[in-house]
Amino acid sequence: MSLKTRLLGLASILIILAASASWLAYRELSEDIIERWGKQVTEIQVRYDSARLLQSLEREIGLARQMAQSSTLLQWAASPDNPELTSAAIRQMESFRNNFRDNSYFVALRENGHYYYNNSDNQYANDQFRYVLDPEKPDDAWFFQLIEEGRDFHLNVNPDQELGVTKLWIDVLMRDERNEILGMVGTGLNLDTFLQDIVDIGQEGITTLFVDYNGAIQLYRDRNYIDFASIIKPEGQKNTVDLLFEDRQDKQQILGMLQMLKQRNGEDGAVESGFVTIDGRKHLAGVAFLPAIGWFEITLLDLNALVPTSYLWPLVAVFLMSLLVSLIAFHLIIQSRILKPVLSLEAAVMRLREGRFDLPYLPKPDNEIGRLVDHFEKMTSTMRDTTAELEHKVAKRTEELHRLARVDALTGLKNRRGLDEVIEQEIQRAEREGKGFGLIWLDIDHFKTINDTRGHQAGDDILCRVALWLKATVRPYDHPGRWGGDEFVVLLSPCDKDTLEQIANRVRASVEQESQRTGTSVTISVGGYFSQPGDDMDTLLRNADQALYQAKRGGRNRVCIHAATGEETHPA
Ligand SMILES: Nc1nc2c(ncn2[C@@H]2O[C@H](COP(=O)(O)OP(=O)(O)OP(=O)(O)O)[C@@H](O)[C@H]2O)c(=O)[nH]1
Repeated sequence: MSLKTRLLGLASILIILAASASWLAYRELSEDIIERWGKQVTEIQVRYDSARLLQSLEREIGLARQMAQSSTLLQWAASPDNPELTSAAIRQMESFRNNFRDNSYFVALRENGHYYYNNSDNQYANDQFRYVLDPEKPDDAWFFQLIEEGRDFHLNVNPDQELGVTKLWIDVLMRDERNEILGMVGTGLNLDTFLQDIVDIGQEGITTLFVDYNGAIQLYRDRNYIDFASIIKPEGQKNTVDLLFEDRQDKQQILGMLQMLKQRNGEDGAVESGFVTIDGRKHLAGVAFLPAIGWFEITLLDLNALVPTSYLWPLVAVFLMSLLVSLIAFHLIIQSRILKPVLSLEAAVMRLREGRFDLPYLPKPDNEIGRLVDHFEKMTSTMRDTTAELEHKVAKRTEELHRLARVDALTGLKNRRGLDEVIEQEIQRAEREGKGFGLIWLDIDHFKTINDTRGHQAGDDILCRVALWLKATVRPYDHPGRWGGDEFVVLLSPCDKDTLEQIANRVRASVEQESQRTGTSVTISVGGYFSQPGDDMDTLLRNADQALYQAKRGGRNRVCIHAATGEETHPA
């Protein structure tokens, strides 16, 4: 796997891990914020709903209390059979009817169980006595129950079968000066209107309900849950608030909250809240106790409806975009600061391995890799210089060896190999151009005697001097050389037969004269040959050697030129 793939893979894993951790942290944080916010909203909503209910009921309750304390009604309740008192009482009731919001009232007397009622349509004008309450009838049990309990004030949602109405009843006990219960008065508020005004407030995600002291549901948008006539139902058969929850813990929690608030006994503004699940959706439940009416107000906030998770999608999109941008930025930085320089460096190292010192452009980021590239360039430059210097030295040494291999160590003239090469080149040139060249072969006369009489060193000295004179006598572009022992060969080019003879004679005369001047007289015998077309090396050398032989035979210290084909060698 390449470094690039690994780095990108590692970066992706790290970014995904960091993103997941951030996402979880964000979720926790946002949930915490939503919870705190929800709790505050719940408390505000609970107080608001409570205030709306109380505001709506306060006047009616006050009027009902006034009615219960009406002396006219109290007198009548004590003597219900008195026709005058009855007439006065009915007038009094009717005046209260006009004041009640629902324009209805009821009065029930303990003495005879008579139940009086009239409504907004004044349907029972002159017929306010509706029926007699029967302790044996379940529908009338509420009356006897409340009297037995001696509760001065009570709210009750109850259908009145006789009257064919379902209302939120405000019940207030009538007591005489001895605190004896004489009966009960009150009014009924149309349940549907009341539910619409107080409970069905149409706020998305907010549910309001009211439960009585025992947790029985009194006001709720779904009438099926309302615990009608709960006063007469035994414990366990009531529609209590826990019915709204499926989870056992939620049921216990909500009942626990009611219990807590009961213990605090309506402490001013006390609100309990907690999370519950309804229809699989998370809700925040807020509960407050309303001591004025002995009920609890419960507000349920659907957090998903109030703060839909779709609100979070822009955040998620921004988060994902940032991730993507981070990944691309990381890729670009890694690419330009690490991968590209490293790959270029690798390519340069491969070139160097192949012996190519011409480095391409190498990017140098301002980091460790940049410094490594810099060191590499300097190292390559040093290697290039050292190699060039070494190659130069080797070339020079090779050239020197080449030269030495073709030079006679004693005289400094060309040796036999050097002569071979120039003669071979000259043969080819002659063939190409059709022009001949001259070859002189000379040998020192009686050189053995010189060696024998004066010593080998003196012999060497003479060889050196002859070489010097030879070189001085021939032209700069001729090639004098030592063939071996006391024999020398000179290649003359360009040359013709006359020039060959002239130079051969000049060489011989020069050696004789120069040697005499040094006091050690030596002579040489010279053989000359002018090349013919088609001559090879052997022919050339053999003919020159024959001419030298002739010169030796002719008495030495002379020049003989080998004649062309068919001619004799002749002294020059
Ligand atoms: N001092 C010295 N002597 C050499 C060298 N090479 C060969 N000789 C001697 O040169 C002599 C050559 O003799 P030759 O050419 O055969 O005979 P010569 O005495 O010169 O007689 P001719 O050539 O017939 O006149 C031999 O005695 C060799 O030992 C050398 O490098 N230095």
